[in-house]
Amino acid sequence: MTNLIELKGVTHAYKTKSGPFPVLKDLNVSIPQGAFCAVVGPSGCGKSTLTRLIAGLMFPDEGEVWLHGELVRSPRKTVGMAFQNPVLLEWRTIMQNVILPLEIVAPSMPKAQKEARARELLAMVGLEGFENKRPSELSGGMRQRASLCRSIVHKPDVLILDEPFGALDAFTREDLWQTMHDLRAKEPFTTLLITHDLRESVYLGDQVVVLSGRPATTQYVMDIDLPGPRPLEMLYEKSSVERLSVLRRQIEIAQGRVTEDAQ
Ligand SMILES: Nc1ncnc2c1ncn2[C@@H]1O[C@H](COP(=O)(O)OP(=O)(O)OP(=O)(O)O)[C@@H](O)[C@H]1O
Repeated sequence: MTNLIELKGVTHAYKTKSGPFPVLKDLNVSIPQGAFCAVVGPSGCGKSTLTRLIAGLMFPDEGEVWLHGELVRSPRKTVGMAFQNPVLLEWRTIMQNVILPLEIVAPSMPKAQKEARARELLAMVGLEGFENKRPSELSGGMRQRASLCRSIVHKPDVLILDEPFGALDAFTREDLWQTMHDLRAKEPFTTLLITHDLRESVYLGDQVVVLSGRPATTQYVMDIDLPGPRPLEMLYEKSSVERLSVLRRQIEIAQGRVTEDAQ
């Protein structure tokens, strides 16, 4: 399988008043076309920085970021993004919010076609009938569903999710995990998910990358070779519990709480 996203030896430091602030160090990540990669790591290790480099919003000091076989040198229109805060525009309806990326990426597409595409996605995530509501009329989980629709409406090659489920209650979060599996079954995007939730990474990921503490490098990669959509019950099966235990230990190593050889 070809890699859609490839980071090779990426090193980056922010320029601050007190000098360079190293965040990423010789980071290597390969994500195959169509795969779902979950990235976990200690708080502040550089996960969001990684997403900005892939989206072409900034560029590494050293190393290379490749997308679709092209070196990333400018912001990429073929990337969709969703964040913990859904940032929907209150002066637009849900429909108008969802079609926003199409207005930028495909301005000549007829309005009816843009709306048909948005309507199709809103129906897939259970928001049929809410097209003309304002964001404040929806619950937090519904807003995040609308935000997911907006992030994929223009059929991006890459979907970057920076903790989109982090602020939701446990039941709504699990609902959205299942929605993600449903969307993936219908829309063939490659996903990079940043999360602090190891269960989420195991439930959704084909691959889980554990980053070390800052400056972050690739500490551990776990492949999860299970077909989707996955039932939530799989999280309680022995194989998942074992995976979670391995990841938990890797995070503790990344945080410097235990060493690699400690029992
Ligand atoms: N523009 C910036 N200028 C200087 N330092 C920055 C900038 N953006 C982020 N940082 C610092 O870089 C480090 C990595 O930030 P980043 O947001 O990538 O981490 P993260 O792993 O996503 O964090 P969290 O898990 O807490 O969301 C942090 O220490 C942060 O304070």
